[in-house]
Amino acid sequence: MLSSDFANLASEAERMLNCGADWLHMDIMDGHFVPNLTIGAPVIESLRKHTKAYLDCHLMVTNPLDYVEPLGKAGASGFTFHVEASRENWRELIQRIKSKGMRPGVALNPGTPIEEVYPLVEFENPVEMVLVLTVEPGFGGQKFMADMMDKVKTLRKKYPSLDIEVDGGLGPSTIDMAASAGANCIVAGSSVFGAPEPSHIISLMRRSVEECQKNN
Ligand SMILES: O=C(CO)[C@H](O)[C@H](O)COP(=O)(O)O
Repeated sequence: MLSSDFANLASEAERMLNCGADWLHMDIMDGHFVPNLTIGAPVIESLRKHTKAYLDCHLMVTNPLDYVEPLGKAGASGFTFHVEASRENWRELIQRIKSKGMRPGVALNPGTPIEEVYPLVEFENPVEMVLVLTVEPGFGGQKFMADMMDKVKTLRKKYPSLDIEVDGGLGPSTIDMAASAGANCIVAGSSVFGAPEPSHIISLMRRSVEECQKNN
């Protein structure tokens, strides 16, 4: 939704769901962890009044723990925090996210080694999704970093049933790389919002993921 018209968020959300999107990906940026400032719990709460859709919240914030309670109350569905922002408290974070009825995920920046997320996936109370950033976080419309696909391949090999989300620069020219590496949750902003027929882009990307899943 980062590429949507924020002044018309509810209708933009409805438009994307009507075009075939499964989830609404909500980029929460604090202007500190990343050099951009977007939305927070009040906007999630407002949007929740207009949709029952899965709100996949990606927290690009320095103190994710501070957001658990407000986002849980606001009606967030998924809560994906950054491994770089939770080195001291990820166990508590996961527990608190689940206690508020949200699904925990962990994200990692392009420069962070994939090994850093293994303990969170293998923990007795694990995260349920890993988000591999394929751009530097902060802004939509950047170029897909194909070299991040090694991380996706490694994760898919190690955890066959894990949800692996890719985020940044996904569209018709990059989806096959992500899908064949093993990604099954695709975040796409500018390629979808910038298309004359967003539904075509969404179904093309869905087909690519389904084909790769069938062949593996
Ligand atoms: O998390 C993000 C940036 O931090 C965005 O979700 C991501 O970049 C998607 O936008 P686009 O598809 O335009 O690259």
